[in-house]
Amino acid sequence: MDKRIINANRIVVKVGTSSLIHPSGAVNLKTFDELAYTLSALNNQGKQLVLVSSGAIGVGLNKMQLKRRPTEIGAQQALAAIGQSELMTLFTQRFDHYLTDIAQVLLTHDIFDYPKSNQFVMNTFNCLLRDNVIPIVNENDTVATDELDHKTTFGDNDQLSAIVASHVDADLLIVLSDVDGFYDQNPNQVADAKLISTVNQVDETEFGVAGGTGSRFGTGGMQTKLLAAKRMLDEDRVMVLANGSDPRIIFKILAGNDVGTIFQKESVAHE
Ligand SMILES: Nc1ncnc2c1ncn2[C@@H]1O[C@H](COP(=O)(O)OP(=O)(O)O)[C@@H](O)[C@H]1O
Ligand SMILES: N[C@@H](CCC(=O)OP(=O)(O)O)C(=O)O
Repeated sequence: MDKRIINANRIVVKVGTSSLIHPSGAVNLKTFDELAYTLSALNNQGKQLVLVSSGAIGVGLNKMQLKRRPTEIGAQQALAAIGQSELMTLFTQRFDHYLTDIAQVLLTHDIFDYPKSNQFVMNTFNCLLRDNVIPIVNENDTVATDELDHKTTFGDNDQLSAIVASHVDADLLIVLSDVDGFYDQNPNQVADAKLISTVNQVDETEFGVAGGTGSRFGTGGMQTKLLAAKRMLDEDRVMVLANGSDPRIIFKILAGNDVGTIFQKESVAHE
């Protein structure tokens, strides 16, 4: 199998709840640590990184010793508020260990639509990236109610990560989840589902085989990951969807190894 050609200096990495929280509800410390190690190592190599991290509600559930996400929006928002600070504490501890500075950036999906807000957010990203600080982005869940209930087509961190990747002009979006990539059928439902290595376009065929979330704590499932991929393809950018159980897989992705699913236009692949 040929190596993929990936020239990426500015990279957005999105990590889902399913990679950060064990099925039992406990925090997956291994993922936190390996993610901090990998991003710190790349930062030291001179790459510019933005991490979009879910997990506020998952961590909040764990902190409050709840097994299930409450149905009431206000209760979910309260859990997100509890979990977000805990989430950042976990990241701060692990990134400190690798001598890397991080910052919390909470956004709403429409923030880039307002010229002034867009300017402020971009100033923040530019200063942080210039100073080798890794921004850790999440949706501002106490404000963005639509996201939690999935009442709108937008409003999840998969698409937020694609929007961030567009605005910071990232060369590559890496989405880490609890599956090895995009399959021709939902691998959690169909035993012989096949992993697709390369996707050049995302249309009805792909959406037709993209199902919902596989874990109790995740939200978007494959539909929102495909919407993110579609946005990247429309802008001639590249997205890789891969398994986040060991975030050091990012090194393999950047080395051009055939891991996960790469979403890349054929014309871009041959540039
Ligand atoms: N065609 C498909 N290929 C891969 N995964 C799929 C597909 N259709 C549905 N899924 C589901 O999407 C899940 C990943 O989404 P999600 O649970 O929201 O994860 P995350 O928390 O990482 O965002 C997988 O566990 C799987 O069950
Ligand atoms: N903003 C929410 C999660 C939203 C979300 O998209 O979750 P996921 O499907 O796990 O990426 C949180 O931090 O819990």
